[in-house]
Amino acid sequence: MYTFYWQKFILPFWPKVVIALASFLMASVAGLAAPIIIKLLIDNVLADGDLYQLHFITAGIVVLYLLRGIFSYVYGYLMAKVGNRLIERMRQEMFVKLQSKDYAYFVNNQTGEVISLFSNDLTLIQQAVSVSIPEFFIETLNVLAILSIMIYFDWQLSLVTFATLPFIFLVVGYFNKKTAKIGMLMEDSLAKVASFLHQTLLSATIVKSYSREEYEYRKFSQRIHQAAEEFLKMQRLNAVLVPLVEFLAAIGLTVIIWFGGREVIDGELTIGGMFAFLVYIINVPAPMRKIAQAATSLRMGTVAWERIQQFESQPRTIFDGGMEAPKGHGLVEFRDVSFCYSQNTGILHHINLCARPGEIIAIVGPSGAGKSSVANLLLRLYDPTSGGIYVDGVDIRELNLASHRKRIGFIQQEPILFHGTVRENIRYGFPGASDAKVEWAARMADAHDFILALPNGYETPVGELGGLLSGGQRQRIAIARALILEPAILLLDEPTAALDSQSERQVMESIRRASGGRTTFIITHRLSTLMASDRVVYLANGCIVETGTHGELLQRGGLYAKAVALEALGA
Ligand SMILES: Nc1ncnc2c1ncn2[C@@H]1O[C@H](COP(=O)(O)OP(=O)(O)OP(=O)(O)O)[C@@H](O)[C@H]1O
Repeated sequence: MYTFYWQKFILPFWPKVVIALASFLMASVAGLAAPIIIKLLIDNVLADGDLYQLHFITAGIVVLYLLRGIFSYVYGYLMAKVGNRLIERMRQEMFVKLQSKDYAYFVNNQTGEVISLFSNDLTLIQQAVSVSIPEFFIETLNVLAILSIMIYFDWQLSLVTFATLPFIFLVVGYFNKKTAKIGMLMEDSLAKVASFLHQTLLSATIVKSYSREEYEYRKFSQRIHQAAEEFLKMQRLNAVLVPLVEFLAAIGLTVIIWFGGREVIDGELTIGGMFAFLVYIINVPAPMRKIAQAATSLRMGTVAWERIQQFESQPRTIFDGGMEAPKGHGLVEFRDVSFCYSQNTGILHHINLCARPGEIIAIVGPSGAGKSSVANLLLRLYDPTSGGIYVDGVDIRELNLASHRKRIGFIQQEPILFHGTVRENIRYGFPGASDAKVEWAARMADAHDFILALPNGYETPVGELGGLLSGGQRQRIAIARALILEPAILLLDEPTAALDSQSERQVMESIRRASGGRTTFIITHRLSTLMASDRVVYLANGCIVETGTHGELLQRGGLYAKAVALEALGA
C-alpha cells in the first residue's frame, strides 16, 4: 500500500500534494496558536487593561481563523482533486486489465463482486489515500505539537495531565481494531448484495415467469439485513467511542483544574497559562479521534488494495501470439486436439477435423458432449491441452488475438445487443463502416426490410440488451454485425434454438446467404439446419464418433441415425 502510495499518488501529483500538505500544516499551526493568544489576552491585555492590545488581539483571532479556513479549503480541495484523478486513472487501468482477462476469469467470478471492486473498493482506497494517510500523519504531528507546547509551558502540569493519555490511546486502539474487522465484513456483505442485485436484474424474466419475487425478496432481505447489522455494529462502536474518549479527556481537564488551580494559587502558573492548558487539552480528543478513524480507514483501504492486487495479479493463460493473421480463405484444421477445463478431466479427446472454405459443418451431439468447447477453442477463449488448431495453415496460438478473432463471425444462441441504435450495433466491430456498408451487411443478413419498418429505421434504439426487438430480429442484427467484418469463418452456436419456426426459417435464410464462400460451423440440434449442412460431425463424450453428410450418416444407421430417430440431437 505504501509503495503504491508513493508511486501512484505522491510521485505523479507531487506539486499538488506538497501544496495541500503545506496548507494542512498551516491550518494546524493556526489552530495551535489560538490558546497562546488566549494566554496573552488574559495575562497581559486583561491584567493591564490595555484596550489597544485588546482590539489588536481580537482582530488577530479573526485573521487567524480566516487563514485557518483558507488553508483548510486549499488542502481539502487539492486532496479531493488528486484523489479523484488517482481513482479515475486506477479505474481506467483496471478496466484495461479487466478487458485483457482470460474468458475463464469471467466464467469463474461473480459479476457483482467484480463491480464492487470498481466501486466500493476503489472508494475505500480513495478515502485512505487522499484523506486518511495525510490526516493520520498531520494529526499525529498536531497532537505531538500540542503536547510539546504544554510541556514547554509547564512540564509538571503536563506530566500529570498526560497520565490520562495512555487510557485514551488504549481505548481508541481497541475500538479501532474492532471497527476495522466489522468494516471488512461489511465490505464483503456489500459486494454480495451487489452481486445478488446484478443476478436479479439479469434473471428478471425467469423470476417473473416462476413468480419467485417473494423468494428473491427474502434472499435479498437476508443479505441486506446482514450488511445493515454490520453497519449498525460499526455505528454502535463509534457511538460508544466518542463519549468514552470525551470522558477520558474530561478527566484530564479535571486534573488540570485541580493541579493547575493549585499552581495558580501558589503563584507558579498564570491564569492565562491555565486557560491555555485547558484549551489545548480540549483540543486533544478531536485529532486523536481523527487518527483512530484514519487508521481504521487505512486498514480497510489496505484490504481493498489487496483485493485489487489479487484481481490484477491473476495470471493469464491465453497469450497473444503477435503474428498478424494472414489473409486467407479460412481453411480450419483441428489437429489431434484434446482439451480440459482446469477443474475437469478430459472434455475433448483427439479431435481431427478439416473444414474448407465454402463448407457448412454442423456439429451435433448429446448435451455436454463438448460442442461449445470446440467453439471456445476456435475462438481462442481457451487453448487446447494438446494438439493444435490451424487456420490457413498457421497455428492460431501464433497469431495476434484480435486479428484472429476478427476473422471469425461468432453468433450465439442469445445475441447480446448493446444499448444504442440498430446502426450502432451493426457497426460495433467496424466503427469506420460507411452507411452503405451497414446496409450491405443488413441485406446480407436479411435484416434490411424489417429494419426499415422500425419506427426510426436504422436509428431505432434497440433497448437494453436489444429488448425492444424480437428474438429473430435480434439474431439477424447479430448476423449483420458479424458480417460487416467480412469474416472468413462463421461460427454459430445454436443460432436458432431460441426461435419459433417462422423466425427460424428467416434466420436460416440469412445464415445460408451469409455463409456463401465462408467456412461455417453450426452447432445445432435442429433437423432443418442439419439438412442444410454439407457435413455433420457427431460428437459424443468429447470424441468425434461419426462424420459425413446427413444422408450418409442416416444410411449408416449408427449413433447419429439413432439420435435423429429419437429426435435427440443434443441441445
Ligand atoms: N467454463 C467451464 N469450466 C469448466 N467446465 C466446463 C465449462 N464449460 C463447460 N464445461 C463442461 O465441459 C463439458 C462440455 O461442455 P460443452 O458446453 O462444451 O458441451 P455442449 O456439448 O456444448 O453441451 P450443450 O449442448 O448442453 O450446450 C460439460 O461437462 C461441462 O460441464
